[in-house]
Amino acid sequence: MWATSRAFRRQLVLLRSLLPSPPSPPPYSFPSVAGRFFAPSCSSPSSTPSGSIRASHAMAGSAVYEADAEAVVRRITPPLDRSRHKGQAGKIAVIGGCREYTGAPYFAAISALKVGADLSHVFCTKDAATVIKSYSPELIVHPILEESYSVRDDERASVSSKILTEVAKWLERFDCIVVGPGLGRDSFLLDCVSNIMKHARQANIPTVVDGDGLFLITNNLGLVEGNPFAILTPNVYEYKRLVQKVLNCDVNEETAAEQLTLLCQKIGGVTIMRKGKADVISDGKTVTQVSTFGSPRRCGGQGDILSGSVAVFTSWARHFIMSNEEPKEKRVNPMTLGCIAGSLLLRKAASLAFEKSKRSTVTTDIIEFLGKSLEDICPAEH
Ligand SMILES: NC(=O)C1=CN([C@@H]2O[C@H](COP(=O)(O)OP(=O)(O)OC[C@H]3O[C@@H](n4cnc5c(N)ncnc54)[C@H](OP(=O)(O)O)[C@@H]3O)[C@@H](O)[C@H]2O)[C@@H](O)CC1
Ligand SMILES: Nc1ncnc2c1ncn2[C@@H]1O[C@H](COP(=O)(O)OP(=O)(O)OP(=O)(O)O)[C@@H](O)[C@H]1O
Ligand SMILES: [Mg+2]
Repeated sequence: MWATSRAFRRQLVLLRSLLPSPPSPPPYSFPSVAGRFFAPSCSSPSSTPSGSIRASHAMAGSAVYEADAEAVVRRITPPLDRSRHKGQAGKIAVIGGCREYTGAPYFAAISALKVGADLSHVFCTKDAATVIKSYSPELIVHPILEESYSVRDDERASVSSKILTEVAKWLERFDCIVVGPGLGRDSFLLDCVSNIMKHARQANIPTVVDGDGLFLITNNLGLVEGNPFAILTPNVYEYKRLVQKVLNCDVNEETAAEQLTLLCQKIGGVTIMRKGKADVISDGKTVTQVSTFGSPRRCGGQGDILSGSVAVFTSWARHFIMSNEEPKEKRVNPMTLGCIAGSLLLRKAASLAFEKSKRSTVTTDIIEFLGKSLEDICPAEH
């Protein structure tokens, strides 16, 4: 039903007008305006091979469109213009990193830089800060978050307000923030991060919510409800928890596209990228997917690379769309474009890393190929 709605068709027409023609036509034709930029795929990406026209007929009205992700990357990636100054290619911040997890915020923040952002910050706990700094001198690390064990009960209110003041000083400078990689689940820390999210929302800062950030918002949906600048990137477990909480049912692969659309609509205005064999993206109006094969290695940390990359591409997509001065009602959702581009780049980098390192491929190997993957699609000098 949604696939034939006016809103859905308008989004596809807009995407079509935004993007250049793909280098080759899609493998099959489809009787809709989407034909040139989205190839119809399966309605249940985890159970059917990508591109199956049979599957798209099997679930009439709920086809998932394969994005022409390379065209999206080419279109939104800014040229390396010599007149630009530091910061114009993006300032990203990751809110995450605690005693247990130092890898996740590092992966997200360094990926943002390797994709092409100019500055990448990490706001984490004191315990995590020195460790993260020692991984890379490129990152700007703020050791300002606190966990319950380090704060007396009578100090909580003042510490919480001090943390917010400190982060707020920086917040409006960021083009996008990522909340959650390696954040942990300490209740005091999550309360402070809730305040940071509310502040980011008031300032209309795009916010990618991943990892423990999803744990936080699943238990406090008001933090993202009705926020068009929120991007949720759940993995299998995180998606299941979200569906159970919001839709009050279990994940149903038979109606996967409708369920994802409904989830976005119920939360209101958010964009969700459901990670898996294919990354399936919806803003409650359209459903697209990226199913380019990446790697059979499922080492932890790939979702963190993705969240950092999505943050950069989303800020680029916003700049691209705003600089094209399209009327507001005609603008394509930059969050969707950011997800499509981030997903493709991660998958390409994972594929190149696996080609080199096979079974020993780890997340840092994949990060090393982010640059080449982008270069292959969109050369720095041409
Ligand atoms: N190198 C690094 O530093 C990396 C760090 N990473 C970071 O790890 C964090 C968790 O992310 P994840 O992806 O492991 O969580 P997820 O898939 O929901 O859970 C899988 C299962 O584990 C359990 N569980 C998890 N966390 C729990 C907790 N704190 N306390 C209790 N249970 C917990 C969970 O059980 P459940 O909650 O369902 O009861 C589920 O069954 C997050 O911050 C992420 O960014 C990753 O990015 C990888 C690289
Ligand atoms: N079964 C799969 N087949 C192919 N690619 C997959 C599969 N599952 C996940 N991916 C890819 O790995 C990326 C990360 O997804 P994953 O589900 O591992 O996230 P995550 O659990 O949040 O990762 P992290 O360990 O960083 O927290 C996705 O963007 C997707 O491209
Ligand atoms: Mg994750």
